[in-house]
Amino acid sequence: MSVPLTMAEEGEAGCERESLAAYSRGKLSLKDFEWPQSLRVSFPLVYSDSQSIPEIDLQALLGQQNDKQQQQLQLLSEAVSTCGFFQVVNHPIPASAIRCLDSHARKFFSSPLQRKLELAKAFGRMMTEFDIRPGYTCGSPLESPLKLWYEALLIAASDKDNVSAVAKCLCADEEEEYTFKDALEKFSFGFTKLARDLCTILLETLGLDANEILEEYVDGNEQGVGVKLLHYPPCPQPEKTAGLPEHTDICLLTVLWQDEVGGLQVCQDGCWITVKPNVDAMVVNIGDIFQVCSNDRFKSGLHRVALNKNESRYSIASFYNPRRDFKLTPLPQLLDSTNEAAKFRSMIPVEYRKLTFKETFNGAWQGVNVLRC
Ligand SMILES: O=C(O)CCC(=O)C(=O)O
Ligand SMILES: [Fe+2]
Repeated sequence: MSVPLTMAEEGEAGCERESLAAYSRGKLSLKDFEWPQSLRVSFPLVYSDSQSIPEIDLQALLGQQNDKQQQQLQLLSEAVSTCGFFQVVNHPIPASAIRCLDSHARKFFSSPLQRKLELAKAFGRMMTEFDIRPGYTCGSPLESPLKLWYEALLIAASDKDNVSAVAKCLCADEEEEYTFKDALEKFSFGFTKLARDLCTILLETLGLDANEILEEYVDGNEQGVGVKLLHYPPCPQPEKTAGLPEHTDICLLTVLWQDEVGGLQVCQDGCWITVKPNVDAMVVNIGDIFQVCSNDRFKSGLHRVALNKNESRYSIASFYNPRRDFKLTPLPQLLDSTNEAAKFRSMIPVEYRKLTFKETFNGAWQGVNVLRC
């Protein structure tokens, strides 16, 4: 789940169960990881250019008003009002920062479980308005019938104590720690710029004063930047299970980098399509908060992660969120300017998360539908 605002963030409970760890110790069998037929992925995964998420050139989108800019805006508007997913090229996250985080993730996830569990204990402050704890997790939330075949490390990138603890655990010496922290900072900076620029454009398409809204609800959310490193180990029976079940992310926007292995699937017009990996692009999706704020104009992207038999898959996800004092509700500025009735009832984010998170892990994702009037 997303800092977790996606599903993977249910770290605390996950670590008690340690699904994958329990499997490697022989306490769980492959049978325990089998999912109901309705949630399984069909193989082989097919990449099709005609059936894919659109690619947006950020520089063209932010550039001068001309045909190319209009074309990008058109692509973006269509993507956010249908499947809620698109890829961005020419983005501001430096490739060197991604490479550095990716190589440290690979090293960390291949280290002994005991070492990884050092980062499982709660440390650092809670993050975001959902009170997510940063740390290592390798399991499903308690009581969840679905066992998840993945592990993750969530870093609270703006919390110095958290970043230091992670750097100490992941790096061999002070010089390496410095390089790692620098990459994390550059990644977070580029991510925040990308997410804020996209939110600005999207709010403007609704005819709203984007700066006013972002200043009122989002800017200064320094606790909100979470960087989640994910690892999906090879799975002997990928057709009977998956890494993450279908879900939407509880955030404004998710920005994701996936390695060349692939496995992210997006629901488009009721069909699952596999996102073709492009290490130079960031995959972006609308989250539940944006769907509610936009009074259903933007669609939170439904997605899941397929596994494979032979290779580990790595990804890095970041979730863009409003500040802690935010209340989940259609934007009053939008309702006023359009005279529309609210399509969703309001809720405190932490309550919303409690309500939807458990259902998702039960294999019964409902997302924003729980709030529909
Ligand atoms: O690893 C991925 O591709 C997706 C991760 C994800 O959906 C999440 O953390 O919410
Ligand atoms: Fe997700």
